[in-house]
Amino acid sequence: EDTSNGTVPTPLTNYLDTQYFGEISIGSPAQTFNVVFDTGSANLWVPSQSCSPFSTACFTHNRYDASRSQTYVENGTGFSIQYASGNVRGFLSEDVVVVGGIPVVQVFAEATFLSAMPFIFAKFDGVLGMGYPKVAIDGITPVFDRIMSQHVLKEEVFSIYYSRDPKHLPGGELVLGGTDPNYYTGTFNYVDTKQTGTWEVIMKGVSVGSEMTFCVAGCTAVIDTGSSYITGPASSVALLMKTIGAEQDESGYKVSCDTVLNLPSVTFHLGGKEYSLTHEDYILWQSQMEGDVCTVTFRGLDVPPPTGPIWILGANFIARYYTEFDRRNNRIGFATAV
Ligand SMILES: COCCCC[C@@](O)(c1ccccc1-c1ccccc1)[C@@H]1CCCN(C(=O)[C@H]2C[C@@H](N)[C@@H](O)C2)C1
Repeated sequence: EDTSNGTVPTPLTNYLDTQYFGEISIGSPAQTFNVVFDTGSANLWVPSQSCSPFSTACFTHNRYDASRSQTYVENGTGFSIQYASGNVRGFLSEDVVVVGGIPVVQVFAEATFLSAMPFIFAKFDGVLGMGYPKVAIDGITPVFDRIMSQHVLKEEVFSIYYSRDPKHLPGGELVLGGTDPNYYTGTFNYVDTKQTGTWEVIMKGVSVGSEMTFCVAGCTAVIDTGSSYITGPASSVALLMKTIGAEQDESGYKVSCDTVLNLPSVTFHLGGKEYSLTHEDYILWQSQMEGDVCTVTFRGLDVPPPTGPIWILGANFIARYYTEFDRRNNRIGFATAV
């Protein structure tokens, strides 16, 4: 259904509470792709028809075929993007991209190489960066900026809902131009971005139980729809995990499932409000052959200066707090998700 502001909500798929993605189309006739809508980056890339069969991760996903699109415009400039883990290489092309029912002529990257790690585990095809132009590689105008310049949106904002239960449908929702009251209660509390050009805010502290323990002098937090977990400086997260009795193994932090119900809340102080996560929000409880495994969805990650040290609030935070990204006022709004 087309809402009054010219866009339709994009339903998202929730894969194991760790990967959230939705469908876009590129080209005429439409070629559809599943992409992560990622506020931590600002470029669009999808696997290319001309990707090397040796790049398994590329070969096992939907691939864009320029030769089948009547609206394809050649560019050919090289492209490469590096993530916390994993990298993508390819070349630029231009075609009509449709997001939330809105068509834009977009420069994007056709990926000819995807690193096996982690992309062989990706249930989606590509990434659509929802970050500011400032962080866009090759100075390419991001998709949302192209949409804003069409003046079809009621408000220059976009909102993200991530469900907390993979069995719950839809697994999430992206709204361009507004918010969806079906997925939050109460009012929004807003935090200004730390500087125009990134979805970063100043965080006033992180506390566990009653005592304030981390980021006591204030620190930077990025609200990142493209991250599965919450990450913080490795030393702080290590101490936080020790406080809740979590042990680290090769795949992250674990707690024994019979202690989960007594785990304390972890609270993030943003914009004068406290945003608490309970064990329901930060424990991934998986029943496996050898018994139940309870993973803590926090990771230590030391981001080098000038960007870091930084906390990354990802999907597990957004699943609890419905998030509105406001480009008009350079601020982020949080409301309690339903
Ligand atoms: C909510 O849904 C999240 C999607 C999963 C993200 C992710 O978990 C993932 C898992 C499996 C396969 C591929 C990818 C993945 C990899 C790169 C881009 C997008 C998705 C990423 C794993 C590596 C660290 N990480 C980021 O750096 C992310 C940080 C973010 N800003 C991006 O730019 C890269 C998150």
